[in-house]
Amino acid sequence: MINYNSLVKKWAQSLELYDFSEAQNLVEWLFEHHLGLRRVDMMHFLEEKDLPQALLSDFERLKKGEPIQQILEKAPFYGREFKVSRDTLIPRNETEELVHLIIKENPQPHLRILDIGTGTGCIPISLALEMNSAEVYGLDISEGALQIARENAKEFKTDVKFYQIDILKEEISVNELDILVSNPPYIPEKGKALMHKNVLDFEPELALFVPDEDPLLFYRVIAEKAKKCLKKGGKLYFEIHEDYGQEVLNLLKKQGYSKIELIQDLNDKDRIVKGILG
Ligand SMILES: C[S@@+](CC[C@H](N)C(=O)[O-])C[C@H]1O[C@@H](n2cnc3c(N)ncnc32)[C@H](O)[C@@H]1O
Repeated sequence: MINYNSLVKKWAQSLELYDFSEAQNLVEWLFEHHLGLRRVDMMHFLEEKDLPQALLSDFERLKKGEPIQQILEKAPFYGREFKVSRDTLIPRNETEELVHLIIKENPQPHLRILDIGTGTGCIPISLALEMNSAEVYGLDISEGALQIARENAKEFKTDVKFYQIDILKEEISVNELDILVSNPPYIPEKGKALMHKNVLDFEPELALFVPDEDPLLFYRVIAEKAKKCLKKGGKLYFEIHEDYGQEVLNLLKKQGYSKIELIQDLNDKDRIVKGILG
């Protein structure tokens, strides 16, 4: 017999890809998922040989660097658990900050909102649930991602409507929008060298990378197309790569947007650019 606390420490030591405190969190997350154990159960005693096979095989996947959210097929976002898959980006904390800003700044009822590059649908679904009777749409190029987004919308009983569109090639079919939001792919290919194995091997390239020679590709195309589908006075909100804040800001200026702002995330990195049409 071994107490839960010691077992967590023992397993965490063998997760070599993570620092020890992160490894402990991941192991606790697995135990909570499979056995319902929490930190307060640290003195609970377990027999290692009786642990369920599913827990052991999930732990093996964790050791190989697979993100825990993909092992458990769910990720927390803005107070809810969203289904994720190998076709979707795992929602990030920075994107929760973007959602929070939009909710805070737009208390009016019945706003029409579109999210471009929706992935799990975490942005439009959270906005639909948190805002005042908003009419919300999401689009993505990936059918696999859209399937997960639709499952999430059903799970949370929202009627967010999703479309499959390649934003680089097709026109946006929703118009008269009050808000257009996007967290598009924004990591230049050269950034791959610096990225953690568990992102590179397990998250879709389609969600992450842009060509080195054109890192602002999505921002330029979306800002241009947004002019046709935003109402006058409509708002554009972008999540951005921390190295490109000033450049995205200049791009919106050049495209004629007004009241443009660059906003930092909780880690003080440039993370959001917003502007108003007209
Ligand atoms: C950085 S992920 C963001 C996912 C989600 N909105 C989030 O914040 O967690 C970018 C998304 O853009 C989608 N995407 C990539 N290229 C696209 C394109 N040409 N047209 C539409 N969506 C695209 C990807 O499939 C991916 O879901």
